[in-house]
Amino acid sequence: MYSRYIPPPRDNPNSPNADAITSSQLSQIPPKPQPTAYARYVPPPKSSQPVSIHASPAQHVRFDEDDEVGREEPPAKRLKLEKGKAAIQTRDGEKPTKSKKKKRKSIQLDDSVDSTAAVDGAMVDQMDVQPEAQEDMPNGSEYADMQQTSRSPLSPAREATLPAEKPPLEESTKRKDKKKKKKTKEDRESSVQIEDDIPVRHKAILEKKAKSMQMAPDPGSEDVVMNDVAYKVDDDTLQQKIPETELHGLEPIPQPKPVVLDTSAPTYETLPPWLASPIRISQDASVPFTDFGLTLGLGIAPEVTERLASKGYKQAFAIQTGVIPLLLPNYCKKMQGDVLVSAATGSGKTLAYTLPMIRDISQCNRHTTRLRALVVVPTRELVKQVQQVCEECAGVFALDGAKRRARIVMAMGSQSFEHEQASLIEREEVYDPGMYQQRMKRLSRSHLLSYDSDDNENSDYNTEDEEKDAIRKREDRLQTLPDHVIAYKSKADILICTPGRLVEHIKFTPGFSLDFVRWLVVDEADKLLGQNFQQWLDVVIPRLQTQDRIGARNHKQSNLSGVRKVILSATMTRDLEQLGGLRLRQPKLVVLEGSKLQDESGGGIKHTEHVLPVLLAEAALKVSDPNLKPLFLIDLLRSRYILNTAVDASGSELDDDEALSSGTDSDSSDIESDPASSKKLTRSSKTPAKYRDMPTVLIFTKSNETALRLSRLLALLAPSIESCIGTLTSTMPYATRRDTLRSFNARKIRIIVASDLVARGIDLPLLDHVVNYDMPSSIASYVHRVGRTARAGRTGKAWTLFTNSEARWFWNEVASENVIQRKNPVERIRVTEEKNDAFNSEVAAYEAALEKLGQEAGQARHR
Ligand SMILES: Nc1ncnc2c1ncn2[C@@H]1O[C@H](COP(=O)(O)OP(=O)(O)OP(=O)(O)O)[C@@H](O)[C@H]1O
Repeated sequence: MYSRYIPPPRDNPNSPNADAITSSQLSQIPPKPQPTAYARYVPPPKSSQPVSIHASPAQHVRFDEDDEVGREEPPAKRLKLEKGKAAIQTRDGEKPTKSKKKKRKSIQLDDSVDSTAAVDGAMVDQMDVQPEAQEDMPNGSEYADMQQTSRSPLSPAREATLPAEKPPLEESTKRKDKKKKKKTKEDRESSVQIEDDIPVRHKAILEKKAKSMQMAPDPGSEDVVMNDVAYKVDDDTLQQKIPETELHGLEPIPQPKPVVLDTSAPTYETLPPWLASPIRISQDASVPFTDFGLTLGLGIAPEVTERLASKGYKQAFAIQTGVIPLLLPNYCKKMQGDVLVSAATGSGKTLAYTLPMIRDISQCNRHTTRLRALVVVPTRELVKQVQQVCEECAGVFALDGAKRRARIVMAMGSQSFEHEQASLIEREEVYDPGMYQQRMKRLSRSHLLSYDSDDNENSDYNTEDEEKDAIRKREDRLQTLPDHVIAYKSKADILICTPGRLVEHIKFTPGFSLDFVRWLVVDEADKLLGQNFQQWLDVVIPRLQTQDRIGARNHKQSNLSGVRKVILSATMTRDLEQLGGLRLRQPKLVVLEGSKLQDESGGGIKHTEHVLPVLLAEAALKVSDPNLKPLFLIDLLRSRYILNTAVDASGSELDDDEALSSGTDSDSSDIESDPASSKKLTRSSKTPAKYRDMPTVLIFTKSNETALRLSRLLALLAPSIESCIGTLTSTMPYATRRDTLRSFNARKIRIIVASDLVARGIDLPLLDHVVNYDMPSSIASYVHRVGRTARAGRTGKAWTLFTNSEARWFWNEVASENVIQRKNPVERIRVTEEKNDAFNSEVAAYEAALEKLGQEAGQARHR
């Protein structure tokens, strides 16, 4: 690799131009800008023959007689030039050696004809071999001649090559005069002879010139042409000359050492190792519960396993095989850290944490109840569901009363706050005269006497101390027996709650303390961490960091002390900022692998953030006219895709109308009102036996309002199925929602129209179909919605209606296998599109139903 070449000053007599340019031809050459930084580099010759940089280029130069540049020179100069040319030509193209040069010198003395030319030639040679030619230095007169010769445009360069030493002045002046006389005489004679010799000598040159003019111009001659001097050179000469010029003093510029390329694959990982390289559990893993525990006594006892099997939990599911051993106690010195779980919907995450947690709490002193575990979930429905699983496990570990049964309490706002307080905390009066006196002193303070508890009941406190102070003030005002004070006892070992309600109890429930808590479970963590209801993390976590009571947070059968945190979701966040709020200790992430997808690039297994249940089938259908969307939905419900399983008792398939007809003549009472809803449930329970096998469908809408409207619209459009339809929104009373879910699980109602209230966590084991009537707001939302079906190893189907504007996002993101890992791709069905015309007959009925809906809404507003 070469950079551009910076030529030195033109002091090289070997330069092809050197001799030529000494002529006045150079007066024609426009002054060439002195290269200041770079000159062009010409690579070395391709010729395999080594080219000597000492070879005199002048030997090969053929001067043209007709050269106009030469003719313009003054006669004296021209004569000198001619002499020089002649002398060069006489050397016959050989490189002069030292001995030759000496010889030539002596010849010069004898042969006066060629003396001037010889001086020039010798000088050229001297310059050529300058470093070793000190002994060949010219005498005084030669030196003068050289100076004269060097007064050409190239003279500065030539002078630069001359030796610094000069002969003494007197001697040289004498010699000069002598020589001058001699030289003048010789010049006169030689000029006559040269003129005679010219035609003969130039004959060969002229012939070659004529020949060369017929040949194609050699690309190598470019440099010569570029100098604007019309040199006529033969091919061989040019081949040698050009490299000679450019090779002068040229050395490759030192280059930095080549960089050794790092061939290792780059890693763009910014996550900590525990998050970047989780513990991966295969879908196929399944073991008996008895296999857990490093040694006997630390795992799940055989009698417990038997009871679990009787409840339907025969073997541990895959995710349970990964999580339960991490949460069971062991005596190893290494501290057991917190556990994060990311596993598909319906994979059994609830049992994965409830079993080890309740096992631990069941080992506690059977006469002391302390709040030892907090389970935080986002909705009331989930609170209830987790409570049921916990109760099952508590019963299993109680071993029919042989051991202590863990006490489980819920706090979710479905009951009054006082009612919840009473279920959480037991208050009793204890004899304690010392504490009683202190209480009286506090009461006697004036500000406390004027304290009105009602005014400050719900005020917010900035610090924990302010909160405690406010609670104590309220306690002090309570009436007690003399010398008695109030003491509080926890009624719960495990509290299952929503975050908002938990914060309220921390702030306003006297005696409610987290001092003994040693388990914190956060289910549906991405939602709870993302929304941070009432800043619950900021309130709860600091209270779990304290170690005020010695040994309060010690784990049985383990060296562990402190709060064990278990964080779960089907769409677990990898956001370190969110997770940071949990103040995790030595965490481990356990991930349930999806169906194995080959990575296109490396052939390895592709890991995506979200995984769907293996037995879930997905399909999508386009709504070509969004105004008629309810008709598209009804069409889907009636289609063979959903109702093909509607088989009557005799086994014959029902036709669509029959299938959608409930056979009841219930009037459409408002589903929102709790009593009406209860009545409706009673009526819907009268669904004829022939609809027993009608599939169950959960329809998701984008909002509470849409769910209510759609539910009513479906009932108006198909009155016969009204009793089969339930509605679930967060605006409905909890009791109504609970009853609806119960009826659905009992298959008394078959269709639920719901908002995202039940999109997460709700376990509906008998659900056959999920329909996304409205597009979910996010990919995570889609995963949770469709995950209500195909749970615990069952099959299920999910349908998504998409409009033109939603198609792109749906197919590029939701249906992409790079985003959500699924076994089979999303199928596109065209039920509705095939029947576009068929809607014409239904549009009138649809418009009538909409009008009715409007009237009902108006009436509801006036009420
Ligand atoms: N070992 C087991 N054997 C049999 N059934 C089980 C087992 N573990 C869990 N199940 C059942 O699997 C179903 C789904 O469990 P669970 O609700 O815990 O799922 P999940 O992973 O929490 O789902 P989601 O992410 O939707 O909340 C439940 O009906 C549960 O009873």
